[in-house]
Amino acid sequence: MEVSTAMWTAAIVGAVVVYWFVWVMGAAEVKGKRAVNLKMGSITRDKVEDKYKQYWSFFRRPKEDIAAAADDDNVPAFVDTFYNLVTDIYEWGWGQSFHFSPSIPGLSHRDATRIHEERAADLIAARPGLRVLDVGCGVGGPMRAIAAHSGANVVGITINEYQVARARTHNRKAGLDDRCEVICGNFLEMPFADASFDGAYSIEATCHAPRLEDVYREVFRVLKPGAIYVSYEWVTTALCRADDPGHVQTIRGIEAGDALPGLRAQHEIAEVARQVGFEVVEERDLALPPAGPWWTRLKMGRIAYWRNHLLVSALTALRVAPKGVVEVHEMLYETARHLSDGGESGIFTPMHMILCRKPLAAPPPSS
Ligand SMILES: C=C(CC[C@@H](C)[C@H]1CC[C@H]2C3=CC[C@H]4[C@H](C)[C@@H](O)CC[C@]4(C)[C@H]3CC[C@]12C)C(C)C
Ligand SMILES: C[S@@+](CC[C@H](N)C(=O)[O-])C[C@H]1O[C@@H](n2cnc3c(N)ncnc32)[C@H](O)[C@@H]1O
Repeated sequence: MEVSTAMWTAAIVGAVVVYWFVWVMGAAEVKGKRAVNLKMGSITRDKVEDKYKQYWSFFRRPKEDIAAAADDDNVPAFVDTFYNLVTDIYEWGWGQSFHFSPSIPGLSHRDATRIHEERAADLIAARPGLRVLDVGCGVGGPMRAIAAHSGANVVGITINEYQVARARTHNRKAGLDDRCEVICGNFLEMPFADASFDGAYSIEATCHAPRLEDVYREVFRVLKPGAIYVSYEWVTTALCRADDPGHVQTIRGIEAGDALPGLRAQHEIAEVARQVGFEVVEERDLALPPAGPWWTRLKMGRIAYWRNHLLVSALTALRVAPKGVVEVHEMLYETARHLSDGGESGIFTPMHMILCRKPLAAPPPSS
């Protein structure tokens, strides 16, 4: 073979490999966000590294320190920073629904995710003509599934402006923008009138609230009497022991890498719901058998993580992705390890389901 032919062949093979690596393998899930489009939400490129450092020094502290430093009020701002940092990586590596679901033999992750979301819609009896609230809606994966499945109108609220833009774009593309609305705001002080919703749900979002009662009280306020609320809560289970250093490390790892001011214990949830005035209709950990393990998806394999790590490193070196993305990606990798340890050991569940009703004649909530 002539030298020039060999060089051309090498160049073409190289181009195909790069294309395959970035465009095909780079899309770890089928979701329309590619590695070459990784931004960091509304943070400007030059600030990503600093914002990551600020985030990490805030949430790395034990929850007692966050509360003792009276930093609780800053939590929503740091949660907003967190979602600026991770939203694109989540979409790229996970899809448009930022939550877990029980695995179902023979079904894809996408289908298992949809079924978990539709279950929430069925539990609150969402149907055409009703106005339903999505508390902490992310980029709207659940909102679109629920609107399509139930025919209801869904209003989502998220603290993160970048997610609002992403969610609106996805809603338009899915042809659901006439029934799915997205508002930027704090779910601890929602910009909605009293008794203005026929139902509400939250999927793996209220764990970001420093005090669960603050968000439940707001949901209670905006629901009509008789309306139903379902929440999938992140909690520690009865198996979690404060005197086991391994457990403590896993839970701290989950909190720090997921912008959580402090995980609550499973047994605390219903008490909080009752305290703000709800009747608790049902409570169940959806992760318990016969449900298939939710954490197996996280164990998608070291090869996939390494491929993603190489990709973000290469894109940062080429200045396609902003500096700081590699650190954020590493943090998520570590977080995934803690989450799957928590799932496998049974000390943590991300799907403790609580189903509540606002009584028809609401007694005044205790403060
Ligand atoms: C409910 C919350 C988010 C839950 C999950 C959607 C995310 C928790 C950890 C995330 C991930 C970890 C590892 C990433 C991996 C290193 C990367 O290559 C591709 C994306 C990940 C798989 C990423 C995807 C989303 C998570 C599973 C919290 C925040 C309350
Ligand atoms: C893990 S994501 C889940 C998103 C969505 N429920 C889903 O399953 O795809 C958590 C969501 O809660 C939102 N959130 C956290 N704290 C919030 C707050 N104080 N006010 C409004 N939204 C908040 C985040 O912005 C994010 O959209």
